[in-house]
Amino acid sequence: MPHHIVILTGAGLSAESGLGTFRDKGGLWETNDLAKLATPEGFAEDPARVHAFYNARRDNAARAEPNPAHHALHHLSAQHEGRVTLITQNVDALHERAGSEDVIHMHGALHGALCAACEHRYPAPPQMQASDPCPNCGAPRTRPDIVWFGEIPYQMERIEGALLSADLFVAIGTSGSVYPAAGFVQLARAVGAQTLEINLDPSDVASDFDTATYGPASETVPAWVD
Ligand SMILES: CC(C)NC(=O)[C@H](Cc1c[nH]c2ccccc12)NC(=O)[C@H](CCCC/N=C(/NCCC(=O)O)S[C@H]1O[C@H](COP(=O)(O)OP(=O)(O)OC[C@H]2O[C@@H](n3cnc4c(N)ncnc43)[C@H](O)[C@@H]2O)[C@@H](O)[C@H]1O)NC(=O)OCc1ccccc1
Repeated sequence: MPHHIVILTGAGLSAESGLGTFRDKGGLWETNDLAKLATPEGFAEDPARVHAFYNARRDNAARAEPNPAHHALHHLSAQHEGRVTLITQNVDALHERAGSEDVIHMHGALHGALCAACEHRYPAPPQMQASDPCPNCGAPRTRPDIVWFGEIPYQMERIEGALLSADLFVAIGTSGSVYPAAGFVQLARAVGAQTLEINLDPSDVASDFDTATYGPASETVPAWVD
């Protein structure tokens, strides 16, 4: 049993909970303009449009339920107290709703709000408006606490520390198309960790992994954990 397992999850893990992925057929970036909705420039240009996009996703995520893959990963962490680091690119709270604690949300979370003026963070109301005053400084410049393209992901030092001490790195339900997340497998390999990809089909970085399991996460992840 590897001493330290580092797991990275992506939108594919929440697909069977009814939350769309980004790049699959009918995915979010197929039907929405990423540059207008997930960049600081898009927010500066039209904050109301961006809030409408994230308000709808916050509403969907609130009504979604964790699936067997989320529960299996919680089970794995509980079985191996302190030896599993769970990093997610997902902004939903389905890992936590399945019982997982201390999940590293490297791209932020829908249930968080951030003041662009004073950097105060607070729980996001279900429906955010561009005119909402910051509860700390009063400035009407609050945004979803989400990492957009061109912005530095959260907790990168902690993530790099975990990757450099990994014995096994597992990527689940991610296309490997966005950096720095897509480069984590290389970092783990560089320190001699075993690497496993669990996905519906081969990702953009499939060749970087030692082994792979393909199929729906709700089946493959419980099978891998057991
Ligand atoms: C488009 C891409 C080329 N661009 C980037 O990577 C950019 C620029 C860049 C940086 N370095 C580079 C190097 C080369 C090229 C470009 C770059 N990166 C950045 O801007 C990042 C910030 C990127 C974050 C953007 N925010 C997101 N999300 C939050 C928003 C929101 O949610 O609205 S990214 C978003 O897309 C990413 C990919 O999505 P996935 O989760 O993988 O989903 P996807 O739909 O793509 O794939 C789903 C997969 O699941 C599978 N699947 C589907 N159903 C199932 C199923 N049922 N079961 C199992 N698997 C399934 C499918 O087969 C598929 O493979 C995720 O990270 C996700 O969070 N910032 C940064 O680099 O800062 C500097 C830096 C770097 C290092 C250290 C310090 C500073």
